[in-house]
Amino acid sequence: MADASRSSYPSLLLPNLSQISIPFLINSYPPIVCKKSQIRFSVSAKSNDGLKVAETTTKTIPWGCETDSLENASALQQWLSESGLPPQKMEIDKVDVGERGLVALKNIRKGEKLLFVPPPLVISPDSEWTRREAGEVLRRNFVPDWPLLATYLISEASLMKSSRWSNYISALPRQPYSLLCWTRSELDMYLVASQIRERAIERITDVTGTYNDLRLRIFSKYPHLFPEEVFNMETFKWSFGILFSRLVRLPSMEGKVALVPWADMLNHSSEVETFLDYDKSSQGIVFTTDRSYQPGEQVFISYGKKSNGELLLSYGFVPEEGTNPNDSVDLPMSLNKSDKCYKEKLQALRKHGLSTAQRFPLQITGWPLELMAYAYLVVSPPNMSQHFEEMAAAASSKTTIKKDIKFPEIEEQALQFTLDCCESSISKYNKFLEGSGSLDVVVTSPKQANRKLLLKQLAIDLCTSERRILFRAQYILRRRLRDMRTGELRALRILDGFKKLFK
Ligand SMILES: C[S@@+](CC[C@H](N)C(=O)[O-])C[C@H]1O[C@@H](n2cnc3c(N)ncnc32)[C@H](O)[C@@H]1O
Repeated sequence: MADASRSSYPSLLLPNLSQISIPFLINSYPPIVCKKSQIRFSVSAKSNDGLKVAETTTKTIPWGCETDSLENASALQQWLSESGLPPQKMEIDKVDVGERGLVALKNIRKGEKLLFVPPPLVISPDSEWTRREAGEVLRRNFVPDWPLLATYLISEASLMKSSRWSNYISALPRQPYSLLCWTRSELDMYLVASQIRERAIERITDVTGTYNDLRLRIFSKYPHLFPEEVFNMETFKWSFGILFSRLVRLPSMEGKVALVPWADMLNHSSEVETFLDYDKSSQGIVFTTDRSYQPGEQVFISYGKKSNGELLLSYGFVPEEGTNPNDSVDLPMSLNKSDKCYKEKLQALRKHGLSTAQRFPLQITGWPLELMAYAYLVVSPPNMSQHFEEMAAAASSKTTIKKDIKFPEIEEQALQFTLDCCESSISKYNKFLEGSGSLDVVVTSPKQANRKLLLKQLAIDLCTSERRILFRAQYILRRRLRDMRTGELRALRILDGFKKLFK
């Protein structure tokens, strides 16, 4: 599965976003009054090292609503049923997990199909544009699905009541909490210890690049269709934030991407595996429950097997500690610049699409074979140069060659190197978590204070769960090294004993 944050698309020929696979699909929400509200906020924050970061951001997103209210839910539900959504066994309500969600109205059995959202109620790259000409310009320029949908959403949102999606758009979150919507200083301050910070920065760079490319190649040539007051960086961040947190890929429609109103009110649980898809027999978007629900219980789907960091990156939440079996933490590793064979090793890595610095995902249950292959390469001495190529190939996730390589003569060094990397990461997490109490921010409104508190809590939850995995890896590595060393010691003692005997 391609990952959006790893794709780079510096130009409009950037089909990358369109290739992102989104394992679950959710999307939009309740309807109603497109009231023009504006959010403006200015932030003045202190960074982790105590330096005052002066940042003043003015953001104006005139669409959507607060997700902690149900202000537009009944209008959305009414519009959907008038537009062809069949009667449902669920309704939108306030929930403990996810603020708003779909809650069972009746007993729901395991194995039951739910939703049946008809295709005309789905937003896809083929949807008709209210401003037809704008859609034609984008299609003529072969704009890929993701930027096309992001532009579509802004175009329809700006039309307010004149868009057929007005009820849906006014029920979308005004401010998605994905990392795309964190400022650079928020990322630097709260996610300094986590590798997710890098992925968030890559994603923001990708989205910014996409917007700039669209502006240069298309929007600036058709200012009457794409005025900058409407199609700007802020509105693109909003629409990409909506796509990252709600767009789904429908496997039975050849992977078509879509926003599925109503279905996108379903929240994620790591305890279920069911996901949205098109059902040919009922000709609607459905999911099949993999557990039963009582009336009043929140119904969940799975957004895919994602780590807590990935859930924060795209969806803006972190599951409770220890509840996500797919959780992982990226461990950064890099070649030593003073290595005598630095050039040869780098060459071998480059040949297999790797670089001097790599990230490998650790899970509570262990780490990938690629990590060990990379560690072997880093610690191997010059007399093992004939194996550099084999090690680099095994370290790449793109090759299919045998990954389970073993070099007993340098295994101890490779494990020690991995342990050092873990411990260096742990110390960063310790520093952040121990200092997080003093991460004070200067805020100018209660709303802003709430936002800061929320982001800080999310960062603390993420770092605690990532550090837990690192602690586990540290324990396993220390034990292996101890066993190895005591084994070696025993062998040395036996050898010594023999020597004495022969003397
Ligand atoms: C597809 S929407 C689901 C509907 C959303 N709750 C709403 O009110 O619009 C995805 C968003 O729901 C929230 N969400 C989903 N699952 C969650 C969970 N397990 N815990 C906390 N928030 C969750 C996150 O804000 C995420 O970005």
